[in-house]
Amino acid sequence: MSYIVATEQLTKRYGSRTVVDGLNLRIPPGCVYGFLGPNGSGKSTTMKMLLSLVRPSSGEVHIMGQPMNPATRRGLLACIGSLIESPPGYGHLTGRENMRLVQRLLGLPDRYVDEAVRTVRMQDQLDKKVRDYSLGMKQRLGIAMALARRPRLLILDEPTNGLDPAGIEEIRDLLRRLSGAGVTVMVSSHLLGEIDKTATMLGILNGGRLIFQGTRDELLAASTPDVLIDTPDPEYANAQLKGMVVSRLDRGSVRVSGIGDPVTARVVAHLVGAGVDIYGVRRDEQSLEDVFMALTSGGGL
Ligand SMILES: Nc1ncnc2c1ncn2[C@@H]1O[C@H](COP(=O)(O)OP(=O)(O)OP(=O)(O)O)[C@@H](O)[C@H]1O
Repeated sequence: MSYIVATEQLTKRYGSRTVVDGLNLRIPPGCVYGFLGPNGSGKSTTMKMLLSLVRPSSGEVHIMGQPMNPATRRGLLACIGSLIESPPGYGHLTGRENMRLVQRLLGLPDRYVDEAVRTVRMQDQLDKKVRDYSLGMKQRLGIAMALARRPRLLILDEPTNGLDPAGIEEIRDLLRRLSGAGVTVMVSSHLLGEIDKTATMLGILNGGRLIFQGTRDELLAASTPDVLIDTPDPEYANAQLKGMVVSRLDRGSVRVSGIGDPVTARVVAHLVGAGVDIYGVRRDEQSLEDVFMALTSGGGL
C-alpha cells in the first residue's frame, strides 16, 4: 500500500518536553483523515512537521512514498496545499486580489484559480475586502488559496474553529466534495463531532501520542461498552462485585466497565450464586463521542 502520508517515529521535543511522540501516521490516498485530539495534544506541531515548517527532533516524513529531505522538499511541497492556524490573506485587499497574488507567486493559469474559487463557492464574494468577510468566508478563501495549486494533499488545521453551525456544515460539505474529486484531505479538530461524519479515517492524538488510527467503525469496535445489570436490589448486587470488577450504581442498575463476554458470564453466575435476582443484562449504547472522550481523558481502549 502506498500512502500519501506516512511517518516513522515522528517526534518533536522542545527542551526536555516531548510534544509529539513517535507518531506512525498512515494516510491512504483519497481519504478524509480526521486528526483529532484535545488542545495542546500536538496536532499543529505534527502538521507543521509534515509541511517542513517545524523541524522534527527525530523520525521521518514520507509524502507520496518519498522521504522528505532537502533534495525532495521543494517538489513534495508543491503537491501540498495547506491552511495552518489563522486564515491567510491580506485584509485590505479583496478576495480577487489575494487570489491573484497566489496565482502570480506560483505562476498558475487562470483556470486553476477560477476552479479553486468555484469549489469553495466564493465566486460572488471576490470583490469584497477580506477584512469585511465573515470568519467562514475567510476560511473558504484560505482553502481556495491552498487549492489553486491543485494539490494532491490538503492539510487543514482546525478549519472549523470558531465557525457557527452553518459555517461548519459548509466546510464539511466542501471536504466531502474535495475527497470526491480525489484530493486527500488531512483535517484536524479538537471536537470529534465537527469532522466525525466527514472523516473516513481517524487518527486520535493525546499528549503527543497517537492512541488510535483507523476507521470510525474500528474505533467503535475497539472499545468495550459497559455492561448494565438490572436487578431489584442494585446496592446489594454492587456490593457482591467489590474486588471482582469495576462497578458502580447507575440509575437503578449496576454498571460494570471494561469487561468482555467471558467475564460478563462469570459476573452473572457470581451474582446468581449470591442470591441476586437478575432481570436483565445489557450492553450500554456508546456514541463515538463517548469513546473519544474516554480515550482522550486517559481511559484507553
Ligand atoms: N515553539 C514552541 N516552543 C515550545 N513549546 C511549543 C511550541 N509550539 C508548541 N509547543 C507546545 O507543544 C504542545 C503541542 O502544541 P500544538 O499546538 O501542536 O497542539 P495542538 O494539538 O495543535 O493544540 P491547539 O489546538 O491548542 O493548537 C503544546 O503544549 C504547546 O504549548
